Amino acid sequence: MAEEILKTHDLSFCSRPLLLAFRKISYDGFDIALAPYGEYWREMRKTCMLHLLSAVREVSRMIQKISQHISLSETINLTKTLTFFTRTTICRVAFGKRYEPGSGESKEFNQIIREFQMAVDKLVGKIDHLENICKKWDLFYQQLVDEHLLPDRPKSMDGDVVDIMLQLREETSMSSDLPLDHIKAALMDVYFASTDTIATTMIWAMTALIKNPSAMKKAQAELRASFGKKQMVEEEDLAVAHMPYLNAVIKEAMRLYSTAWAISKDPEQWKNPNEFLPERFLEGGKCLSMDLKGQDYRFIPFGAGRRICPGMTMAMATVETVPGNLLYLFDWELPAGVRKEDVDNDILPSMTLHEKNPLYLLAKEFI
Ligand code: HEM
Repeated sequence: MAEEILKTHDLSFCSRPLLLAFRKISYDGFDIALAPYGEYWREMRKTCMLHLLSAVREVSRMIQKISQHISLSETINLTKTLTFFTRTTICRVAFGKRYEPGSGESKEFNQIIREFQMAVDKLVGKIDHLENICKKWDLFYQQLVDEHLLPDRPKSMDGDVVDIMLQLREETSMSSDLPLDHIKAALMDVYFASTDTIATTMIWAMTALIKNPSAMKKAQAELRASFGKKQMVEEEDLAVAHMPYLNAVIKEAMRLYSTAWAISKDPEQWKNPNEFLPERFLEGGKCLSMDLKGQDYRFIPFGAGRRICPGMTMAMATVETVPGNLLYLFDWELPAGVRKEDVDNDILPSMTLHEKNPLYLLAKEFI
């Protein structure tokens, strides 16, 4: 069935219905995810994604923060840590700013994100409520654009996604003109399609590992045997080194907690589909080449066909490098009195598979 829709009849299914809420947040379908299949969609998708290749600059800050928690013997809210990491990273790459915690700017930003997620995930509120939220986002993006146009803007804005799109608008090198609203619509996708998807993938991977200590030990042994003593593992290190077990752990977490729920849990395709078994992706010491690129319809966490996720490369680099570092640098355990059976897999009803309860863990420096 997935193959019928995503391959054989892909052309008939490759535009998404523009429901009222989606029409409002996408500036009438001028973003990427809701733009009808065609030239405009193709250009926008290419432009935004070209500049989102690497996003792992924030890893060392996160490692420092974890070390601080360790020195204070504090339990770590890993859900919060990984969500903060992802949001900060995407804001830096897309908007050229970190939204420093505690700043007025960051509080306002968090507030509009919360309101937006409530409206979209829980479908609460009426049209005027939705319009009010969209107005706040519009103002937020307008300020961001204005800041990018200032002659003395911060260096961090050079080459971010807003900057690139504004340059394109100047040069009008896109085949269609690029009104500001279309830039704002694309920014909406860049932020919302990437942050929670990446954060939740990493959180679920760590949840699965803490519940399966032998798998965690295997992943740690693989990383530590390969890299010896380093301050951190870089994205490039992982690209060059052979890390089949880590790779299988991430794929298995993506299978188990995928939005393509029915497909990735189909008992006719997967033995013991509800169990976390990274070994199912291994064969002869290598990670199976099931490549997540939509060729194998049993496993499509990024979708398939023309509308397959364009952020896949950046997402995979991040979801391997960040947990890779967490496992390489630290040993993880549950807080006193919590058993692995107590860590739940409950999911909140929303567009992304958010866990219902945050994951709290204790860490010890390994190196
Ligand atoms: C682990 C992280 C991620 C997962 C699991 C994920 C998953 C998906 C899925 C399932 C789709 C729908 C594909 C389809 O309809 O066949 C999608 C679309 C999309 N994703 Fe991702 N995604 C992730 C990260 C990202 C990132 C980092 C970006 C970059 C900004 C991104 C941007 C998008 C966009 C713009 C679309 C709409 C594409 C279109 O309609 O042409 N995603 N993603």
